Amino acid sequence: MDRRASISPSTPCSRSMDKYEQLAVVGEGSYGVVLKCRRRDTGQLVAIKKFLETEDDAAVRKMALREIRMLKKLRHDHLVNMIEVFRRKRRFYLVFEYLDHTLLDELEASPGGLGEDTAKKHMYQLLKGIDYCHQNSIIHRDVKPENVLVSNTGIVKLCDLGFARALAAPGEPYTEYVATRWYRAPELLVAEHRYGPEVDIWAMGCLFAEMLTGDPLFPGDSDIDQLALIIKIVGKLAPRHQQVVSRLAGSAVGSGVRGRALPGTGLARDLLAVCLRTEPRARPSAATLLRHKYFVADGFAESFNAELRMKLGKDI
Ligand SMILES: Oc1ccc(-c2ccc(-c3cc(Nc4ccc(CNC5CC5)cc4)n[nH]3)cc2)c(O)c1
Repeated sequence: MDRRASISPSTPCSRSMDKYEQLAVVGEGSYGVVLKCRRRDTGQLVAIKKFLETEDDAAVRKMALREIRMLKKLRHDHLVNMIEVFRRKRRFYLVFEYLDHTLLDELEASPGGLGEDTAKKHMYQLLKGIDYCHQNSIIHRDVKPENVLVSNTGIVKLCDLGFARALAAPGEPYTEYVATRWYRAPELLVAEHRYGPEVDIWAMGCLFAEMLTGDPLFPGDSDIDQLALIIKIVGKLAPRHQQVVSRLAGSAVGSGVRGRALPGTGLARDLLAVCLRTEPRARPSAATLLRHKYFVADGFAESFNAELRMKLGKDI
């Protein structure tokens, strides 16, 4: 009988991996690989993150233990939930829910965008997942299409909190990290020591635009190019950020005169614009965005929440 292994390294090695049949590799990172597997006795599909040799590398082991502690705290309908964790042959294995495909798969299959109805439903569910993280003082830090999973019934969940961090204590700077450039907020690009959950709101704005058009909003090929694209499309940076950029790149980055308009119309564009305010303090929280007129008007939130409850099996 497999038991839920505690996260203490002293957990005896179990034979849990034997109960799963490996089907495919669905993701790879610097600390391990994510496998699509089937549970032999029930046929349930799962995703298993297999860490690299944990015992030999103290950094990987520390990272794995921190990730496991965080994942055990987080359970939500719009986060991919961890089912169990076990150790075998000096490695940690994290077993998660399996969903049919990623938002990246959808974008690659729909070059012109997902259509506003799908984009709106995906955005609403993602904001619920991100709001739950932020309410639990967790910043995801790597929101991007590959880290958004979609079930074959249209349920959307955030995954791969491998980069996630607990909110730093007041005054404590964060360690440097490199999330995916195209979704990185201006405060990260200018390496501001203190950043907060607003970096996830920026990334959500980038995702929403990409779901509407099918194209990444800011596909920068360097950090300076990333900043130049942001200034060109959404305008001036916050003065303290602009000073850093002017010092680093002079006039190469542009004056902040708005160029191409944001995609979307009406309330969709308003939601996008507030997520993409260059001043992090001016970006609304996920909780506030969930109450935005775009979702509340014409009863969308009320009817979609009922649909979600039914799909998630919440309606008895
Ligand atoms: O800290 C962590 C570490 C890993 C995860 C994680 C948990 C679950 C998954 C996952 C992936 C998945 N489904 C999936 C299905 C398809 C693909 C790739 N599609 C393209 C066509 C080849 C990628 C993923 N279902 N569940 C992926 C990552 C996590 O959520 C947190």
